[in-house]
Amino acid sequence: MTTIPTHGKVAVFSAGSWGTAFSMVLADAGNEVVLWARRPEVAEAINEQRENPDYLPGIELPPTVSATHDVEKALHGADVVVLATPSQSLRENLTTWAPHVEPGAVFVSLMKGVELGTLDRMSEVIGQVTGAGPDRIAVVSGPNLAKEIARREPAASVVACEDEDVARMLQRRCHTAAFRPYTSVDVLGCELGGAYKNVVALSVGMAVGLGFGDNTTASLITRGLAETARLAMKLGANPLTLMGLAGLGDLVATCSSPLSRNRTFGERLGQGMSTEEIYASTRQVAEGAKSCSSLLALAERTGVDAPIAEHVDAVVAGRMTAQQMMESFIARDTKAETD
Ligand SMILES: NC(=O)C1=CN([C@@H]2O[C@H](COP(=O)(O)OP(=O)(O)OC[C@H]3O[C@@H](n4cnc5c(N)ncnc54)[C@H](O)[C@@H]3O)[C@@H](O)[C@H]2O)C=CC1
Ligand SMILES: O=C(CO)COP(=O)(O)O
Repeated sequence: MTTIPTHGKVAVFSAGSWGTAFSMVLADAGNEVVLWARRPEVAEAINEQRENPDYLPGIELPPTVSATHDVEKALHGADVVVLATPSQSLRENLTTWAPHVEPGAVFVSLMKGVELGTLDRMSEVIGQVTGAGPDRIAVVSGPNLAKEIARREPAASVVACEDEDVARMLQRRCHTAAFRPYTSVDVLGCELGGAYKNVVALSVGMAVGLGFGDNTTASLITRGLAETARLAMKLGANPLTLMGLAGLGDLVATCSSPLSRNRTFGERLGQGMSTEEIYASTRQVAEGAKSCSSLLALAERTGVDAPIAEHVDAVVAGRMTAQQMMESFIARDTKAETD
């Protein structure tokens, strides 16, 4: 069994919104945190100004968070390695980081996407690249908008690992006065819940951008949950995971919040901007804009109906407008709610 102590050094890759906010959680829980930044100037700013001016301006970082651009330095002595890059770049990045990871270290994925092409979940990518077994791979997922977590607003989340003892140890490593983690052994359910809610949030954003109200958004959220559960359960997830924090909880937070990058991306599509125009206007990742395609392919491969992923993918790819998407949803063949 993998054993990790209750406190220690954690390496976090990388210093975007969620990597930085989760570093604060880890530091508040008593860990020494080293945050790896892709750009040396971001590491320097964090160490000198005690804040991440690019991603979380105005938020003071705890003294036990330091930053570096040096991979070896970040990983030296770390028994937990937290991964928070955009999903589509994880494989390439981790391939260069893996040789420097301490033997036996546990990986924690904070990412909410599915790899294009392979259709692999992030835990699967981590296992393939590092050779770590399921007892060394965990995910943290829940209604955790980075800015609110960084402001230490109360929130709950799920720490999932197939080895429940490891999930419990990680739970202790990130439990603070404001952040309450629950354990789970359903890694697949948590990951699919996290990735799918981004696609649903894109559709909700489109509805908002088109000027529609709460009936439309509630309908999309509810049918989005049904679609997520249909795929996740067919692949072996526990249905209760989808009703929990990493499913319904995250779906509600992301679809309701103007802080969500995915909802905002959808809103802009609904207002008539093209995907290219939106990409040009922001540096922050909206995972659903890529994962709509991989989740649709996963649903097709699994033989599951996925109309929201299918329509969102069509709008993101420019094959359909947001207005046409809404009309098409309503015009689809009618059926029983539970089918
Ligand atoms: N922001 C949030 O509230 C939450 C985000 N997440 C998930 O966490 C993951 C990371 O998201 P954020 O930190 O929000 O994104 P972000 O856009 O704020 O930051 C992304 C980070 O990755 C780095 N990066 C970008 N492209 C890269 C590349 N090609 N190679 C290596 N590093 C690269 C950036 O420099 C930046 O440090 C995503 O999967 C997201 O869905 C999960 C929960 C909450
Ligand atoms: O995953 C999130 C909240 O749990 C953040 O959502 P966005 O990536 O859409 O901002």
